[in-house]
Amino acid sequence: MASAAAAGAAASSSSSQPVRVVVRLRPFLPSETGSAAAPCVSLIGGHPGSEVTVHLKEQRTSRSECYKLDAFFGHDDRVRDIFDKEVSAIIPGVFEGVNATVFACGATGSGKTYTMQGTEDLPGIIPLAVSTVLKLGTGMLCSVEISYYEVYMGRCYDLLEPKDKEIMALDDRDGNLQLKGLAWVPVRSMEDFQEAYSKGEERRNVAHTGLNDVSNRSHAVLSIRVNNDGVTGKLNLIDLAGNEDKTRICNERIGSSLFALSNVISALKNNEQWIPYRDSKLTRILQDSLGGNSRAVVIACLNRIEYHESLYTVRLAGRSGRMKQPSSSRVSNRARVMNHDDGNIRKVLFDSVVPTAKNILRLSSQDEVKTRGIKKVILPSSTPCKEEMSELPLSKACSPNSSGMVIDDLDCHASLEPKTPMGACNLVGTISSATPLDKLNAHESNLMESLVQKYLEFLNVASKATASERNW
Ligand SMILES: Nc1ncnc2c1ncn2[C@@H]1O[C@H](COP(=O)(O)OP(=O)(O)OP(=O)(O)O)[C@@H](O)[C@H]1O
Repeated sequence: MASAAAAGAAASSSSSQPVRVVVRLRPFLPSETGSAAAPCVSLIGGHPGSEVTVHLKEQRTSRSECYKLDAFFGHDDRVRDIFDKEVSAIIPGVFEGVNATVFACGATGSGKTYTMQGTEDLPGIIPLAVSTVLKLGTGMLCSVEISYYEVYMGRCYDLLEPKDKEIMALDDRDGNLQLKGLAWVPVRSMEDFQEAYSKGEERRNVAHTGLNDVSNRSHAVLSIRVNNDGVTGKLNLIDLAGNEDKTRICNERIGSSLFALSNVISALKNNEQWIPYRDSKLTRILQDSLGGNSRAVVIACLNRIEYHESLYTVRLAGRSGRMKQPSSSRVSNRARVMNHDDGNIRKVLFDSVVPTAKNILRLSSQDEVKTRGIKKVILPSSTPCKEEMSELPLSKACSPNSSGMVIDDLDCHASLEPKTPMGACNLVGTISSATPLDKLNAHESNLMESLVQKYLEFLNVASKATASERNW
């Protein structure tokens, strides 16, 4: 225990934050170096140890947005740097029973797997974490085991010990979901780990052969479980499914689980009382490792030449990050500008992502509604949870309420925007050069905003009511 405690004392301030969201840029690949596309992501400002402001700009249209996140790792930074600054500090806690999770999220090809697995010469977060755990455990009365599984379409599959069927996820006495029958393989050395992990990887690849890009759409979870003299802690290292820009590639199920995860991360970051764990299989499985005294690090991986995908990833990962207007950017005529607060514009909605009232709110008394080709099922009056929940399409999983209200995959954009307080002041009204179109847009936006606000309030109340009903 002594070595773990010492390392814990040396932990940086990053370990004291329950959830950190950091950005990682992937360098250009040889095939991209000749590309004329300019990088769309940059860092503006930021001091060591404090928040950073990440600026995303679409060169073609000059659209730009800024997000505040916890740290920024550029294309020259190595995975080792991320590990040293963000991950190593949380490992000693695992020896004291504090669970932790590291996620890599991003679009396909943004470098998630590279970040988590690395290469033989440049190990990624997973091998670095295992080797740190093994080093810390040396000389201690502890055991280290790993499990490796993937979550695909709301189902879990063991990658270390092949089984005919999916792994059942069942509630335990504390209300945590346990994966029944999941293999845990003892690991005493890096050789043990490499042997088990590479077999798991092989199985993953074989299982996916011919299955049309499954690896991009499944979440791969490597868990390290440490039992230290009777105290058990877990470190989950997760390569999430590719979160493609939903306006371009519509994948209900992935969108649903990533959106549910994003909701949980956002709620934890904002210290909210109600954490919506039950909205997806992944968040249910991770419930004992997210929240409470657990630690989480979200690594948002970005490909700098993909503006829409980068924007989508940052929005999903960093929803609690306040948006500011960059000093250098102008307010476009196409932008709806809202909520001016002490010189900071809190929210800028652009045409392409402005949700309409029609696609945010859909109330119906029918059992099924069909919109834009996506079949929706109205939620029953008591929200299904546990395993059934993960089998639901996004329309259900996204919307834990008891009213029969539905929201579809594309509609989730509305909720990806930061919440805007009531009584938002109309900035356009204060700009003397505002055109009639600006004014009309602002009016429409205010109307929209209050609809969104009402809807969010309703969802919060309904979710809490459903939760308290469940608790009874
Ligand atoms: N930091 C990096 N340095 C060098 N090459 C990188 C880096 N990050 C990613 N790459 C390369 O970029 C390509 C895509 O990376 P990777 O496979 O990790 O993406 P991904 O986000 O996991 O994609 P998918 O969702 O399809 O699994 C790979 O060829 C990888 O080797």
